[in-house]
Amino acid sequence: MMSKVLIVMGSDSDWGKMKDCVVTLKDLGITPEVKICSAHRTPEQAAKLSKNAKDNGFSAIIAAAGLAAHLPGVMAAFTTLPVIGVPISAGSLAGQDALYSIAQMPPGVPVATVAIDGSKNAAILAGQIIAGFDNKVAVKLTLLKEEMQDKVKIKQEKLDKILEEEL
Ligand SMILES: Nc1c(C(=O)O)ncn1[C@@H]1O[C@H](COP(=O)(O)O)[C@@H](O)[C@H]1O
Repeated sequence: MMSKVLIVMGSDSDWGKMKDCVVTLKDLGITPEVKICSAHRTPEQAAKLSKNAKDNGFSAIIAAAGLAAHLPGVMAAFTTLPVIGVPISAGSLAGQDALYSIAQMPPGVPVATVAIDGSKNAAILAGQIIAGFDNKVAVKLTLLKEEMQDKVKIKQEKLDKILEEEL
């Protein structure tokens, strides 16, 4: 059976920034389940999703929100699963409000925070957590790293050519 990750986002307006997360999880062979859910607007649903996540077979939770982003912290309050927070750029502070709200958790309730709109890294980090017990995911992550190295190698070769021929 494939490992599963629960993705919650505060609003459907966050979806454009979260699509890459879903694509990356699927590329890693992880099943994503996506729910719109808010600590402010649907607090009971947020608590329920988090409390039940482990029993429902999820290995990690990715929580994305913009503005005063309390959702990741509230999800972390109700579970022992690792919670990864994605600050979304929304509103006049362009995601800095969400970044601080997500990263500055009090001792005892950590949320692993990625960059503003860094939803791809949230997926890779969830993959790295899962790779500890799911070897299929570990293999895919190794391939991902090799692909990155190959891409940089090609860029270096192009640059070397320019340096040699044009300068
Ligand atoms: N930060 C939160 C929470 C929460 O933390 O519970 N719920 C919604 N939101 C955020 O409000 C922004 C605007 O939402 P709307 O576009 O629905 O007005 C979104 O970025 C959402 O994540």
